Amino acid sequence: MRVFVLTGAGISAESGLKTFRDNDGLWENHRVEDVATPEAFARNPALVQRFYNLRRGALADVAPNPAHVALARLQQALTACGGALTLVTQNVDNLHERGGAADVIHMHGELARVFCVACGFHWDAQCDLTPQSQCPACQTKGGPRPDIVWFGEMPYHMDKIEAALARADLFVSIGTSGAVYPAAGFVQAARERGIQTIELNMEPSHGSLYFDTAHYGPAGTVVPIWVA
Ligand SMILES: CC(C)NC(=O)[C@H](Cc1c[nH]c2ccccc12)NC(=O)[C@H](CCCC/N=C(/NCCC(=O)O)S[C@H]1O[C@H](COP(=O)(O)OP(=O)(O)OC[C@H]2O[C@@H](n3cnc4c(N)ncnc43)[C@H](O)[C@@H]2O)[C@@H](O)[C@H]1O)NC(=O)OCc1ccccc1
Repeated sequence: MRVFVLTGAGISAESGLKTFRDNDGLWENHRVEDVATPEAFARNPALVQRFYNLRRGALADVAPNPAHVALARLQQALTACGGALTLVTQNVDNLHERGGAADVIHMHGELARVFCVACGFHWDAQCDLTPQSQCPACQTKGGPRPDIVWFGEMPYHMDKIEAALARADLFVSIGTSGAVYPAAGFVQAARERGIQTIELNMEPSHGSLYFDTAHYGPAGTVVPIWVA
């Protein structure tokens, strides 16, 4: 059995990380275009760096929840019997890995990573970034930026994702509103391939009509039950 799992901010909500669209969500006190676009970074790098420094810092105060752990357990079980679980996340946190998952595909990047816009060098974030930060490889001041896919930018690993979607026997979407593309289009692609589609979410998502089955409720409860 080859399972394709797509996750969103909802799977990390019970760990204490804000989602995007829920009230008092991440975008509440920041307009997306003010903090998550290349134009915003060019216009006001200090604001954008501060937004991601805050979120990167918050990772130390949170832990994986039973939904992250259950997915990792299912991945190990499927791998052990010759199957596979491809875990694609829109999340930029590291809770899937800390929950025990392997080869997590971060299609929108990772808070823990940084790259230089001048030389393209990539490295693990050691400290907060400011517009004065220098690239450790080319010394360019202001070169370092969060390794995050912003709106209007091409998501990462699309070839790997499309290949896994093409081989999957089951498509499962967990904790996502289905509001952002191309991720929101994966369920349609799965349906077109005639594979079964399941939604695990607090409420019906924008793409809920594309799902054969749905279980609604908090991921920390619904996912372990579904895995069991
Ligand atoms: C707003 C939207 C309409 N705009 C887009 O989709 C745009 C434009 C676009 C492209 N194609 C289109 C087609 C139609 C319309 C628009 C477009 N897309 C892009 O710009 C993408 C790039 C988008 C990526 C942007 N970066 C992010 N994140 C990183 C930043 C950061 O994190 O700061 S997106 C970001 O927002 C999205 C948030 O969605 P969710 O994760 O679902 O979170 P949300 O809060 O919305 O929902 C939470 C859900 O959980 C549920 N929930 C809450 N608590 C729980 C709980 N406890 N348990 C279970 N469920 C729970 C809730 O009920 C809810 O349903 C995620 O993707 C997240 O990563 N890039 C691109 O298209 O490039 C060009 C391209 C494409 C292909 C080839 C060449 C070029």
